[in-house]
Amino acid sequence: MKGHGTENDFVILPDPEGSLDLTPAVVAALCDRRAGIGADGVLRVVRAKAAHDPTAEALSGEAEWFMDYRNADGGVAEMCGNGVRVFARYLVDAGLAAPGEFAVATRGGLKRVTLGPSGDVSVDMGPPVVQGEGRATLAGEEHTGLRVSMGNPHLACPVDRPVRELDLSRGPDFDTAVFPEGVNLELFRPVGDHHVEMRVFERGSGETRSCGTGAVATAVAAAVAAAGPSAPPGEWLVDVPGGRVTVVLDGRTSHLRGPAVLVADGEIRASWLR
Ligand SMILES: N[C@@H](CCC[C@H](N)C(=O)O)C(=O)O
Repeated sequence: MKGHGTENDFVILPDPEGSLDLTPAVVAALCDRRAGIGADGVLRVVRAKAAHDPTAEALSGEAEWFMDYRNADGGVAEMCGNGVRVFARYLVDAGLAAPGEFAVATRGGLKRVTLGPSGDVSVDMGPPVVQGEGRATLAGEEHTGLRVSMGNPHLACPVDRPVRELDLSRGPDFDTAVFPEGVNLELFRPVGDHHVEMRVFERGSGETRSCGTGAVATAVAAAVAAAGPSAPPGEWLVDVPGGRVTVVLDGRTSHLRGPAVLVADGEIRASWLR
């Protein structure tokens, strides 16, 4: 199955009983946009108790399903905000979960999703963790911004020109002592009241057309840039190359809302996989 959330796209692999051997090489081959299916990442849909993952095991009492998320380069990541929304849409579409509210286990902890039989999907992303200032260099330009953990690491930096003018063809340079696990870099510019535009270079996937965890990190950085560290709660619109997501910061947790679309069903040929 192929799906996307604001054009952040995923290969969805149903593996309820945890029988797939999903090596980094297989993930990278599936995500290859010329020789494979093509995607920013893979979502393996596996029962939490069958996932062979200690976090999934620990959460299996509260969530039936574990989102085993992999980046396009085959590496694992703790969380994917668009991925978990597409994952939830798949579960409901496949009759594996009922519309309404339910929990999904992820490496970044339990995430509660809310969705109807069709339409947008919302997820409680948990409290963003602000970790102070950080910097990275992209295309010869130094960017300073806020380090935010959404389970996965982010650096969200304001820029003073339209984001379409930025060069994200290559990844950022950064201090590996500050970002030992790597970093997702978001560059954003305010375009209205509680409204920003953003582009992202994702760890393990390169530039993508949207990033849910990055949108929340960006909303946090934009709120802090506008009103200081004790910025009031609010709702932010985040425009990305693939569309628009909404982020709600309520002072306790964060919510991400936006489209989650299933595009195609299909089968992977065993001969190709070999
Ligand atoms: N696109 C995702 C984030 C995916 C993980 C990221 N590349 C990482 O390595 O942390 C999102 O929507 O949040």
